[in-house]
Amino acid sequence: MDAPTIQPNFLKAGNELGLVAVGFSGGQCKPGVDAAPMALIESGLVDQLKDDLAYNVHYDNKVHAYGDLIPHDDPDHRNMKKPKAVSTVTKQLSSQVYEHAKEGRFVLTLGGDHSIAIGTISGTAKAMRERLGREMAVIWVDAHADINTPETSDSGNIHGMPVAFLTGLASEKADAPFGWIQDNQRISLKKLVYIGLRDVDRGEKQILREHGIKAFSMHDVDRHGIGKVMDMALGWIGSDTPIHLSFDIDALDPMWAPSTGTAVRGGLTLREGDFIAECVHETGSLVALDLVEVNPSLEEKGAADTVRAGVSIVRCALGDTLL
Ligand SMILES: NC(=[NH2+])NCCC[C@H](N)C(=O)O
Ligand SMILES: [Mn+2]
Ligand SMILES: [Mn+2]
Repeated sequence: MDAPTIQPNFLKAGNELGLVAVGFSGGQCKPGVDAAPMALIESGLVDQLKDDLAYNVHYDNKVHAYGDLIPHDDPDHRNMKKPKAVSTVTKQLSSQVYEHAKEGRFVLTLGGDHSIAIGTISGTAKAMRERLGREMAVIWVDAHADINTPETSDSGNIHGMPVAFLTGLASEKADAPFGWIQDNQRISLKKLVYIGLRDVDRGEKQILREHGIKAFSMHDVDRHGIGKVMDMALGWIGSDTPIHLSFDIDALDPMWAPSTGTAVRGGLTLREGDFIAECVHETGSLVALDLVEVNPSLEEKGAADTVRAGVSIVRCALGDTLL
């Protein structure tokens, strides 16, 4: 197959890809999500990117657990669990992602729980501002909105808060854990689009409504079909904006992706998930992808299916086609 002819505008070359594997689970309480990058890679993902999709993959051949950076003493702070661990890891990840993105590479990050998006999106947002002078859009595909502030969260799990920190709805003083996030690492609430929502906390609903955030729930997918939803989602973003796709595997129905920490029934089919990724690829504006929340140690009988679903999403977002 020829090298994919994508991203004419926003990437240096269509086929340079930076891969970051993040074995981090501290944004929530269930162990096992840290094993996902290895499971995805062992199932052949990297080889497929190189051989089938003709990417030149820049990968340091390790799953980053950041063990030596993570402090042992990590008391709750503003109701957040493991604030120092998550802030330390995401800060480090942010600069890793930034380094790839500023070279004009596509950045693929394999998580890990969804708290890592604080690192990935802050890294790409900064790089796009510097390289292109543009604000980046984010498409967040998820059963959940992950837009709790520390104060609205019931769980205290930071994987339910990344969007609040990335948009500035939540912020901290410079010397507090997430005080490292600068304005040029943030995204605008106007450039955020959700797809697949079906388990949104009361405080989050209020935030979505108050700020007029664009969101397509499963109700919208049922009503319009995924084709129309994608037209509307991409129309909202416009064609002149680099896009970061953050894909939580729990957006898919547990029938297809059971091995995840906060599974919710009534989700996307495997084809709908792939279709979202295909449509975003086709824009030519996709600059980064996160795949998060695969937890092979949960619902073990379905772990291989969940990993396979994850691989499929990544392949579609990177230009694999059915024909
Ligand atoms: N990335 C996820 N799977 N997030 C689930 C979040 C669940 C819930 N809304 C919370 O804040 O705790
Ligand atoms: Mn989720
Ligand atoms: Mn999520």
